[in-house]
Amino acid sequence: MDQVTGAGKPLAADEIRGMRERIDEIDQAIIDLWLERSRLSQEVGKTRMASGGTRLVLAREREIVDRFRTALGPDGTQVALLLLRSGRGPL
Ligand SMILES: C=C(O[C@@H]1C=C(C(=O)O)C=C[C@H]1O)C(=O)O
Repeated sequence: MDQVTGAGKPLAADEIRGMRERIDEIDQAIIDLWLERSRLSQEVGKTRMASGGTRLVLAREREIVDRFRTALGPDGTQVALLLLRSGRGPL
């Protein structure tokens, strides 16, 4: 048994290592996009409040939660709520 991949045969271990490389790239892309989104969301909030507007726009947040739920199912709701929170901090 390969300790690092958990595979039972060397060929499977090679295959898993290859797939893990792509998984690591995808995770990094998700992290980068998450941080970019969070910064943009904070910027929108600051711009809106500086103009005398509201901190949040709940109708827009609902649209985003619906989009994630439609695409990903119930877990999408949780992802969207975490995304929204990372842009504006806890309520
Ligand atoms: C970024 C905005 O401000 C807030 C943050 C949102 C977000 O992170 O997507 C959505 C709605 C607002 O509550 C916006 O209005 O677009």
